[in-house]
Amino acid sequence: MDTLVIVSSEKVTDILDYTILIPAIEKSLAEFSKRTGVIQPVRNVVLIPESEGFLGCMPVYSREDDILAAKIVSFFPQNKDVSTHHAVMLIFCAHTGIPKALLDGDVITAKRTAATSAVATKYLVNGKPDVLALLGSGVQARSHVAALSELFTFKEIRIWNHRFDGAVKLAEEIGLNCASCRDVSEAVKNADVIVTVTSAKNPVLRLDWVKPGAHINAVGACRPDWSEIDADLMRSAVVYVDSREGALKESGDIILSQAEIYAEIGDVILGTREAMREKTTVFKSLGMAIEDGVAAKLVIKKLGIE
Ligand SMILES: NC(=O)C1=CN([C@@H]2O[C@H](COP(=O)(O)OP(=O)(O)OC[C@H]3O[C@@H](n4cnc5c(N)ncnc54)[C@H](O)[C@@H]3O)[C@@H](O)[C@H]2O)C=CC1
Ligand SMILES: O=C([O-])C1=[NH+]CCC1
Repeated sequence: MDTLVIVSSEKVTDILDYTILIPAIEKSLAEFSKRTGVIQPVRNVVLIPESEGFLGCMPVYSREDDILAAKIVSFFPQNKDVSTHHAVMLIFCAHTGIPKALLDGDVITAKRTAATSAVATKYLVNGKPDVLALLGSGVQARSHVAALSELFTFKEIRIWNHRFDGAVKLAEEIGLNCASCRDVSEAVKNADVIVTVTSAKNPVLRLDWVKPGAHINAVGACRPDWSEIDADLMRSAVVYVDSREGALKESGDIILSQAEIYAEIGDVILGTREAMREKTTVFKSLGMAIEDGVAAKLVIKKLGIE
């Protein structure tokens, strides 16, 4: 085996700037929905009953981008003093199958997920958004503020968390235009963009609280029996997903509510499905290996690993 280069989280953080990541993710979402050059089976998951967590294996091949990669990600929702998600990424030569690099996957997961939501918001938000509401105050809440702020200037950011101190801490980190809220209804009132990034298994966001025409990035609840968004809201919104196949297998928000999937976000980018900006829209994100592969490829290219 050639020397396998190991790339630390610090290096990944330095290189993966949203200015390069967001356009790369946008292109990859479109490429995925063409159904011609990307081979990506739905995540294979081993459940760990004791921790209510899982280990997920996410391989991908992209002819267009010359990517052969796999992420392995663990999710231990009960972790308290360490992160709930941990991941490693392996990149192989797409022509010989030789492993080239092993990258820390934590930062990749945080940033590519937020970049994907930023792309979905760019296509689905109704006009210029002033108010952003975040439900959850963990890793993804932080990366979503950063990625969305790359594309939009929010006059107000509101944070709710099921443990109020988490919301207060994040609001202090963000600063001036940011407030912590004790109730979800207060946080999302008149919000133009809502991001749900919790480990909740039952809905935290309800139809009555959401402004008609708002855009929601529903990022948590990645198990078929978990949901973050109430069924009435799912059924009354226009629902977009990253992968139709993934959503039908993994998303409790979709499976339990029996909401209709209108399109993949890649279809909207390709122009084959409409962006219904004036309606209430939900982008249901489960996370795709192609997003990880594209992010990892940006890192190894910059490091000169070919
Ligand atoms: N769609 C995608 O591509 C990805 C989705 N995720 C999902 O996004 C969500 C957030 O991930 P991270 O920020 O990394 O996790 P985290 O552990 O850093 O943050 C989780 C947040 O949820 C809150 N929370 C925990 N239990 C809760 C409950 N029962 N009700 C309401 N809130 C609760 C915590 O206080 C914390 O603010 C998770 O569901 C995770 O699986 C994570 C990575 C990628
Ligand atoms: O795509 C991803 O890496 C994940 N989605 C849900 C948990 C981790």
